[in-house]
Amino acid sequence: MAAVLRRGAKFISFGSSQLLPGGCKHGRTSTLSFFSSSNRNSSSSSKIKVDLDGSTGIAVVKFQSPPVNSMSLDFLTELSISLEKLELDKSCRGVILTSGQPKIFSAGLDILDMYGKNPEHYAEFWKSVQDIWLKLYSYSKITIAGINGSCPAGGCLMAMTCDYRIMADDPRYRIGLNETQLGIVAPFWFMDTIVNTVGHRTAELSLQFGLMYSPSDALKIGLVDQVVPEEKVLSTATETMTQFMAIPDHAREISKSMLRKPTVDRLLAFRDADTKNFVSFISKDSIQKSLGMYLTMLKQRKV
Ligand SMILES: CC/C=C\CCC/C=C/C(=O)SCCNC(=O)CCNC(=O)[C@H](O)C(C)(C)COP(=O)(O)OP(=O)(O)OC[C@H]1O[C@@H](n2cnc3c(N)ncnc32)[C@H](O)[C@@H]1OP(=O)(O)O
Repeated sequence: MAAVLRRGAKFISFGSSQLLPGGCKHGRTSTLSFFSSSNRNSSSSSKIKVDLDGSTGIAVVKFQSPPVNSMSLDFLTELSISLEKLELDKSCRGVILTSGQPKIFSAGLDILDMYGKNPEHYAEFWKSVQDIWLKLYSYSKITIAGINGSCPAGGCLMAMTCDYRIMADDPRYRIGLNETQLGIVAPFWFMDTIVNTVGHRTAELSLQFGLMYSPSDALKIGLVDQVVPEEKVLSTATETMTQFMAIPDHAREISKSMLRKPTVDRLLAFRDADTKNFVSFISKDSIQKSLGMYLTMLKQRKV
């Protein structure tokens, strides 16, 4: 598989296809609150920063894992803990996921966790990927993705688990499930998630070609719900959150759960088989070779 790069346009290609044009170089308080009792509460682990405004009930969860917020085992573990705490916190009604890194929402799964490791590591990593998807796809609180940068593969999956997606209008940013372009296959629950988001036909084309969409194209197919100037991503997310919050929580929550439960149940039913499948697939020499080449290409594409 030949890796080709056109640095100027930031196109990365594998074989003859475009992979990903990136855009850069890189209120109420509760006794259950895990934050302090003041109205604005912050907590920060090394890769995830949480700001909960007790007066609005809105938490901003910011990814701060330089350079590209790749979803490593550590990142996923810290995110999972933060989400779990917020879900238990009665003063929180909604969560905005966004990035603290310039021009990148998340580069997707950390390829270093899928390359050159042993089967036990792959299994542990994959369970943590499943865990974050299960948690977010069945999250009882309102979730909004403030997509302020490129968002390939696992990054796109994470955004799609949210109830609403707002993307910055920078034409250099891209979003999509590009797995086939890396020579890998998105698992069935990635596929279910995109089908539920954009519909079957669009998902077929999107997945087979590994398409990465500009913000305006993503809006056209319904992969994102709104495109706004970058500086307005967070304020628009907050306004949208207020609209969601006007709906009684229990009715909204039950509706969300009824719509998503069959998809969640499918992964739960096949979780072990899915893990075994991932471990066996990723351990193959041919796949390791492809990932190794892809990593080398990413590293070489420095100015
Ligand atoms: C049976 C099922 C089997 C398998 C299913 C697996 C499903 C997989 C899902 C995934 O999410 S795979 C990951 C897909 N992600 C990508 O393809 C994105 C690759 N990255 C890029 O295109 C770009 O890095 C960018 C996100 C557009 C950012 O560009 P920028 O120019 O800003 O940064 P740069 O390319 O210089 O990267 C900086 C630094 O980060 C490293 N990097 C980038 N992405 C990843 C990643 N996903 N994992 C690990 N590391 C990553 C890159 O190598 C550079 O490292 P360096 O500084 O050491 O050189």
